[in-house]
Amino acid sequence: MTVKVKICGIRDEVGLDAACAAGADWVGFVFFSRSPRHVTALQAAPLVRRLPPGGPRAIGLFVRPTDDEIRHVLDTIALDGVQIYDTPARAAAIRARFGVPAWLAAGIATRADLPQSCTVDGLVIESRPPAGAQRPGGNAQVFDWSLTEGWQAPAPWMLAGGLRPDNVCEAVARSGARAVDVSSGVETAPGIKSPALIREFVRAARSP
Ligand SMILES: O=C(O)c1ccccc1NCC(=O)[C@H](O)[C@H](O)COP(=O)(O)O
Repeated sequence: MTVKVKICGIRDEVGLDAACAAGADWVGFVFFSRSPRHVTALQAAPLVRRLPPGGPRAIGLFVRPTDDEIRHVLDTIALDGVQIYDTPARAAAIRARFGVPAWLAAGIATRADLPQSCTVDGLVIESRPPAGAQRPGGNAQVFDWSLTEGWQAPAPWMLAGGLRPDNVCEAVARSGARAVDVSSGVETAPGIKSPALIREFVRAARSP
């Protein structure tokens, strides 16, 4: 089965078009003001409209959002799903309240951190943010990919955290992930996506 790929932190047409051309399955828009990839709903709207039919699906990322924040974004752009950094119960409530597919981000440091149940549509399994981090994701931090070996995932999941074109093949092989997510590893500077790195990442993620 072909590994699915999410390119996260899209801020402009260059990154969006590169993700589309590379055949990414999802593109992520970060609605978190302390991120170098932050976009407003009005900035994301023309990018989402630019997605071709059959192209990547649009995922909105939120960190402990209020209902008003989510409502504002959903009233402005047609998201295919949301990725939530909050408690599992809050992610499930958002899914129910807004009727939108929801993925819950889970920071992993040990096997005990791996979710054993899930009340939303999927999980993003990534490294715990490093001490002093300004954000819960997008920190270019890998974790021990062997931790997910033998894990009976309670829902579809994607692997994230510190992935790059030169390590994603090993990450897929060791973790057993069938979907991967990247932000920093396809950038030349925080928030600046590289079409070449995006192309290389998708190709490497799907290499045998
Ligand atoms: O990307 C961000 O800046 C970000 C900020 C706040 C919350 C989540 C964020 N990114 C979430 C993602 O899905 C990233 O792709 C994921 O954490 C992996 O990031 P990276 O290690 O930089 O590839």
